[in-house]
Amino acid sequence: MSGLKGKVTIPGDKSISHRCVMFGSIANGTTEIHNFLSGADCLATIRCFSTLGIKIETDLSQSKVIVHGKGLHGLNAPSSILDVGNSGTTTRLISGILAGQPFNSELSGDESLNSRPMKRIIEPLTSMGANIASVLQNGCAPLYITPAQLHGIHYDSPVASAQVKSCLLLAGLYADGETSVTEPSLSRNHTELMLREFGADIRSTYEIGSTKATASIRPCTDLYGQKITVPGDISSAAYFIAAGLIVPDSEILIENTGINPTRAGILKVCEDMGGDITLLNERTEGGEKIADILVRTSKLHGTTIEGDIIPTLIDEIPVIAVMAAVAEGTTVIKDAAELKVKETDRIETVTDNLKAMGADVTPTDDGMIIHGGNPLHGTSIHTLLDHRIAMAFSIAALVAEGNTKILDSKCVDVSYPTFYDTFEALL
Ligand SMILES: O=C(O)C1=C[C@@H](OP(=O)(O)O)[C@@H](O)[C@H](O)C1
Ligand SMILES: C=C(OP(=O)(O)O)C(=O)O
Repeated sequence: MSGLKGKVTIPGDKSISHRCVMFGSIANGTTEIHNFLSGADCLATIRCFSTLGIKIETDLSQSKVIVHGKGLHGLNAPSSILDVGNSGTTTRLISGILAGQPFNSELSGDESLNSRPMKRIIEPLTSMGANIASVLQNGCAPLYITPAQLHGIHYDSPVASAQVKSCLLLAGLYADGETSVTEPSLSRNHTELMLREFGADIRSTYEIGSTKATASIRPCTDLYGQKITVPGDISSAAYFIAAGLIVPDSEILIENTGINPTRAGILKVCEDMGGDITLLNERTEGGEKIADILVRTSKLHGTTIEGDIIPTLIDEIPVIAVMAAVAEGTTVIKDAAELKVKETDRIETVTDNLKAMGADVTPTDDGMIIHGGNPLHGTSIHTLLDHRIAMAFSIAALVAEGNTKILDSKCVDVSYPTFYDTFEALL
C-alpha cells in the first residue's frame, strides 16, 4: 500500500460530548455545544435527557447542540424506559443523577450493554442511601431506581474508572454532605474539569508518592449553562496515528485533538515504540489541552505497557495491539483487566482477530503478549459489534497481504460515524 498523506479532522470527543449534554440538562439556562459527536452513544444520552423532559435542539450537520437546562431539580419523571443503547458512559453517569431524583426510572440497553458490570455503581450508590437495583438481579442493567435521600460518602474505588467516579460525583450533587472518590490511579478527569466550569464545588487531590487520586464534591444549589467547543477525540485520532506510523511513506496531520494527559497515554506509548510524532499548535480551551498531531511512518519496536498509564489509553489498546503486531520485538500489555468488561471482552476479541491475521499473540489475565513482526494476512474480522475492534482492524488491513473483511463494520457509528469516509479519503 502506498503512503497515506494529508490532513484529518477528528470528530468531537465522546466522553466530553456526553458530559456537555448531561451537565447542561441539570444546569440553569442554555448550554451551547459545538463540535458535538453525533455518534450513537452520545445520541443515546440526548435521547435519555429528552425523555426526562429536557428540550435539546440538534443541528447534527453542523455538529451543534443546544441544551435548555432546567436546573438540578428540573428533570421530569420519564414516560418510558430510558434506552441507553450500547453506551456504558450514559448508563453509569445518568444513574448517579437519577439516584437523586424524586421519581422512579428504569434504564436498559442493548445485549452488550446489559451484560456489562453495574455492581461497581450499585454498591457505592447504595452506600450513599440510593435505591438502585439490577432488575434481573445479575448485577447488570436493566437498572431500576427509586427516590431516596442521598448521603455523602468517601469511596475507595477498587478500579480506576471515570464512569464510576463520575457516577458518584454526580450523585454527590444531590447528597447532604461531601462525596469523595479515591481511585488507584487517575482516570480521565473530564467530569472534574467540566463540572467546575459549570460552577460545582469540586476538587481533585493526588497522594504524594502514590498514583492514587481523589476527587470530591459538595452539593451546590445551581449549575450554570456553558458554551463549549468539544475537542477532537484522541481515541478516534488513535486510528490515524497508528495508520500514519505503520503504513510506509505516510505523513498525516491530525488537527484539533484533545491531549488531556488523562487521555493521552497513546502518545507516550508511540514515543516508547520509536514513533515519529510531533505536537503542533498546543493550546488549552475550557480547561482541556488540545494540539495538532503530525505523524510520520516509523520503524516501531516493542514495549511494555503497564501500571497507571493504562487508564489513560484503555480504549486505544486494540489499535496499540495492531501497532505492536507490526513492530519488531515483543510488546507486553499488563494491568488491563478492564478490557474484559468493555463492549466485548477486548482481550479476547483483539487476540482472536490478530491471530486470525497471522500475528503471534497470547492473551493473559490482564492483557496480552505480542511478538511483533509476523506478516499479517487478510481475513474476516469478527467485530462482535464492537466499534473499536472494527476500526483497529481496518488499520491492520492496510498493512495485511490480501483482503480483509470487517464484519458488521457499521458498528463504528457508536463513536465515529464518519470513520470510513475519512479513512477512504486518505487512501
Ligand atoms: O467516562 C468515560 O467517558 C469513559 C470512561 C472509560 O470507561 P471506564 O470508566 O469504565 O474505564 C472509557 O473506557 C469509556 O470509553 C469512556
Ligand atoms: C468502552 C467504551 O465506551 P462505553 O464504556 O461508554 O460503552 C468505548 O468507547 O470504548
